[in-house]
Amino acid sequence: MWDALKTYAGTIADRRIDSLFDDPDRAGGFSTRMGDMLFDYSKTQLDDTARKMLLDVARAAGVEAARDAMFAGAPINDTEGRAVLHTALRNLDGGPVTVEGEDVMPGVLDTLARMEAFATAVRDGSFAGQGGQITDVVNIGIGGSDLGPAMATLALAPYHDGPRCHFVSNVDGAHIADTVRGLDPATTLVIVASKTFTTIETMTNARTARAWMSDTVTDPAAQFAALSSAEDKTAEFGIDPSRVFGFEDWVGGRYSMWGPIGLSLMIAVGPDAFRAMLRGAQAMDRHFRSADLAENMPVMLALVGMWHNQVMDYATRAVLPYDQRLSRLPAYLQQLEMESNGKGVARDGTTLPYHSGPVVWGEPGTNGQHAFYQLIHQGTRVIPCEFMVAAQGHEPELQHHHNLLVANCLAQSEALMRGRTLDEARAKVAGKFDGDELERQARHRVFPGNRPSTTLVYPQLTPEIFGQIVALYEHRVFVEGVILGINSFDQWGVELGKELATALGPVVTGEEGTDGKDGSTAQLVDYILARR
Ligand SMILES: O=P(O)(O)OC[C@H]1O[C@](O)(CO)[C@@H](O)[C@@H]1O
Repeated sequence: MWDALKTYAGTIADRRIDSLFDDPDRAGGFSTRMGDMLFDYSKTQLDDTARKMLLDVARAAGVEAARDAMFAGAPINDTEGRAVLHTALRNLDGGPVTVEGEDVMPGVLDTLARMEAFATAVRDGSFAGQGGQITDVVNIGIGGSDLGPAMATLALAPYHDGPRCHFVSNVDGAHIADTVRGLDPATTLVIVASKTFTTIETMTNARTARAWMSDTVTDPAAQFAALSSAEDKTAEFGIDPSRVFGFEDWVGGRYSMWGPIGLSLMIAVGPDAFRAMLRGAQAMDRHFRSADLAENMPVMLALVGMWHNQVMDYATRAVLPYDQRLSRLPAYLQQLEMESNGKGVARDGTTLPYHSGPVVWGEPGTNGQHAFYQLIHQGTRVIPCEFMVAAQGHEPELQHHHNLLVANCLAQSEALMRGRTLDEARAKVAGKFDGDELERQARHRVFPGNRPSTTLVYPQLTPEIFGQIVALYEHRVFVEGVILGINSFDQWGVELGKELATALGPVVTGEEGTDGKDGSTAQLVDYILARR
């Protein structure tokens, strides 16, 4: 599938990206808009021919039919026999959505209304702790039950007018210990977020939180809520059904922040802002469903990604939000993209004949500039960069900060593309050095340039725009998965480690020996046990 594209890429390998701007329409022609958001992919090697070939690949892979099947509730997660309908969670004023002949929307809207009633009660004090109004919410969850609400709560900090929110995920006792230190158990609400309610990290942290609370309050369970699809297990844990918010198995963990898993966010920012976020995501859903593929932002984001990963063999991509409040977005996208598309087997069980998803990583700008951008600019591997920045911040009194932020963001993509020639580098050091030393010093200051990047610009990180951005990435992952021919909605690759960790449990306590373990594992266990 990629051979023709690779061959074509070879024919344009010597072309400089900046030469493409000889065409005055280059920027506009290689950008897409959705609402007021602009995705500019003109600083890449993509040209009309490559784009057309990529679009042909998308059409041949059946992206449109697959997309329609997802929205229609078909069981496209075919290793688990499940529909994939996180989009129903934000289908606020859409029509019915049916799964096996049943409209799921009444249930979705009912749960949303229950969440809103509870969030409002926590916010206005009509639901209180045993020591008074809730001051702190501790969300205990991991993976999709943590990254989404944690990332979103930070992203929407300017809208946060509810109790403080804390997120505990790691089974490392340091995480819960550091989080609850200083909190008052009598005014803390603990939300246990786990789709399965079996995840060892979450259940361990939940029990620790309950013990912490029971030292102070008489009825700790009364200050617990649960977000889960396993209502039998939440009941076993002792959480009253009135504070259990359920969801169906057609909401995948990493796609779940739009529903009950978003409760801590809703308590933080209030139901109105939460709904605004849902509306933003719904607007992106509509765009994804209706826009022509060439104008379709998630499709083009996916195709640019595949051009870099599958065609150009760039193994990683950097996500670089010039938006401090999106500092957890790279971590969120690591799960979204790598748990979804990090597969080695096609839907039919055959080995993938090409690479699956890339390594996704990143940090907010400008911080990253003072850390790893050295490698991005002058390292020997090309790393496509995905910049994002808001036209305006939320601090009008700090406009000069925002101007610097924007200037830096735009400067980085310009620098990556333009680079600096040896002659330009010589001019930089002329007068300071001469002869061989001038040449040596100049060579260190050369930037190869011709390095691709894309930039997503948006008016401001409002709840609507934030919803659009996250839904954009969700659909990008979907499109890439369809073209790769994989199931983006299971995660069998996380199972083996879990199984082995369970088996190692009694070994690391010394209750069982290391017989049968490899030499390295046995040595590590011995080392640890000897130091306890
Ligand atoms: O919500 P749960 O069931 O606790 O799962 C947490 C996370 O664990 C995973 O299953 C991976 O182990 C993720 O897919 C999921 O988001």
